[in-house]
Amino acid sequence: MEIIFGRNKKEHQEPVRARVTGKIPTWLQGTLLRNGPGMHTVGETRYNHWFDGLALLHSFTIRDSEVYYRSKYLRSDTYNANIEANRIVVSEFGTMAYPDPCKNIFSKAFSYLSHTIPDFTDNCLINIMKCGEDFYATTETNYIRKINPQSLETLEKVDYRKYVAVNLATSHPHYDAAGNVLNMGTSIVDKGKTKYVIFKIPATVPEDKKKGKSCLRHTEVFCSIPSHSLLSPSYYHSFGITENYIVFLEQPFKLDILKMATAYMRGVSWASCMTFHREDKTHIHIIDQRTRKPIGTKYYTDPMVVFHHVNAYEEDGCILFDVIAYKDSSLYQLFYLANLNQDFAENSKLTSTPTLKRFAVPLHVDKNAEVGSNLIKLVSTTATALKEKDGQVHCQPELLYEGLELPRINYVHNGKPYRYVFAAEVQWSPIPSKILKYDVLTKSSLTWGEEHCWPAEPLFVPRPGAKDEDDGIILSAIVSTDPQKPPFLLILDAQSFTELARASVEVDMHLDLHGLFIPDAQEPVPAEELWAGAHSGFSISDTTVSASTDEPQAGPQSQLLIPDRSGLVPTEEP
Ligand SMILES: CC1=C(/C=C/C(C)=C/C=C/C(C)=C/C=O)C(C)(C)CCC1
Ligand SMILES: [Fe+2]
Repeated sequence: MEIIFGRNKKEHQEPVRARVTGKIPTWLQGTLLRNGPGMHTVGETRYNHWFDGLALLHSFTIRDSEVYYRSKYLRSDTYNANIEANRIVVSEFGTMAYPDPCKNIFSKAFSYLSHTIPDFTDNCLINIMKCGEDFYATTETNYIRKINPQSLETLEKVDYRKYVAVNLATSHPHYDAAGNVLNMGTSIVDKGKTKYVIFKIPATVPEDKKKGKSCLRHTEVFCSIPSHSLLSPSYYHSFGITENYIVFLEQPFKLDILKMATAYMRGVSWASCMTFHREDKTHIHIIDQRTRKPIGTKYYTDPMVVFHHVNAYEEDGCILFDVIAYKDSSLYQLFYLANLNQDFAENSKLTSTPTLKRFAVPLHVDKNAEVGSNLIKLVSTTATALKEKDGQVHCQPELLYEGLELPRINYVHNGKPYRYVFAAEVQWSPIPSKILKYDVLTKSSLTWGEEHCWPAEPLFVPRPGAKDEDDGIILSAIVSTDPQKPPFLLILDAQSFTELARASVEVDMHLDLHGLFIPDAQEPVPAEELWAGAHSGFSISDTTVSASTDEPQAGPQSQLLIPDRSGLVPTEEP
């Protein structure tokens, strides 16, 4: 396990041509771009938690049945400061860092005070977000980093707070059909209030405002929900959306703001300021997108911890939403690097299994319905919603599948009725060993697995013109613990879940977290022409990545506008 988690990974900035076996569908042209932690020690110092690792971006470019791999560390301010100091100097989720070890007592005290309201890290290691034609590496703080999706170069540092009052924001935004982004963040004790803010980043900028073209400048607050508590807002990692509603779970896994304010002084990490309150409820907030207001009814369910929403949709006056739920917050505990060692099998037994659960929420509560009656009349689910005497509604889920994480769906079905969940199967530990296709209708499943292979989140790419929900392929980057077996990009037929092809690369690949697929433009440039450097060929290349007026322009950004010769000649061939 040390090979997978503990060891720092080398970056491969120049494209490495993969050895392809099997047949890649000819329609599959584009770039799989992913993010995750790749460096866990700097000099003599080491991070405590896997989620602390420095962000390593990697990509697989699929062009005319060939695959090219690259990887590059995100040159965040955090990365640069650490490398320069040759030790960890910026705090992360599970590691509190002290930049000035030789300061005297007075300057130390000053430093403590200035850390009461900390400046969070820009080590954006969790996901990639698309805003208009721009791509950003994301984490859960107020910072995101613009990146060049082709060269993986790091561009501007963006502070969400410049556009919307949030101190934290999720790494799992939603996109509508036009590409507009809907995301959520938490505004902590701002003007005496703590609230959850839902905001929208438009995909396009009005013609007359094109001068400073960054979409983020046009971010607008969609709606905000007051937190139940001023000093202990809920932690959340994602949220759900249907055609007309937004689903937000205010769960009893909370951030303690007072603990956070004193964490630096007490020498403890941010993670230690998060507590699961097993005596509290999970509040279910349903926001009507048309009125931009939460529905008045108070819905709740039993205490639980959810990181990933799978999907949500409307059916006969109800909202159905599917999540991966835990009984407690033990998942975060397991990812301490000290647990991911030789005794991993013993240490990593899940005390709470990630379970796919379906909740049903009645949009209208019949005033005449009897107290204690089930308000859900759907035949499609056994989930219930019981009316209580004070008018609250207690929702109890239907258990669909035990032992899965990192869920993905065919995103065309996001917010709509759907059948298939693609996920990593996690039967006995939080580390996936198989990938899974689960059919929520028939409740049957298919899996893919191979000895010594550790798959990443499986990503679904629809076949152009597809009608069936599962007509497409699954992409997953697989790392292996067998030194004889190089890592590879696995390409499965999403219908049968059988292997179509694999592209092996002799590189040091990390286990990643999340990412996206950037399809090439409709009529891709022929490969010979492309690799000869005539065109950049990426869909983003013909849509200028703008020079915005208020953001510093990093040099490499303009490279997108000219053919990127540097990236076109593969350096190694296994
Ligand atoms: C740095 C930092 C944070 C980072 C959280 C991270 C990095 C969470 C990663 C979660 C993942 C990867 C979950 C997977 O299911 C907080 C706690 C938001 C707030 C304080 C500062
Ligand atoms: Fe996630």
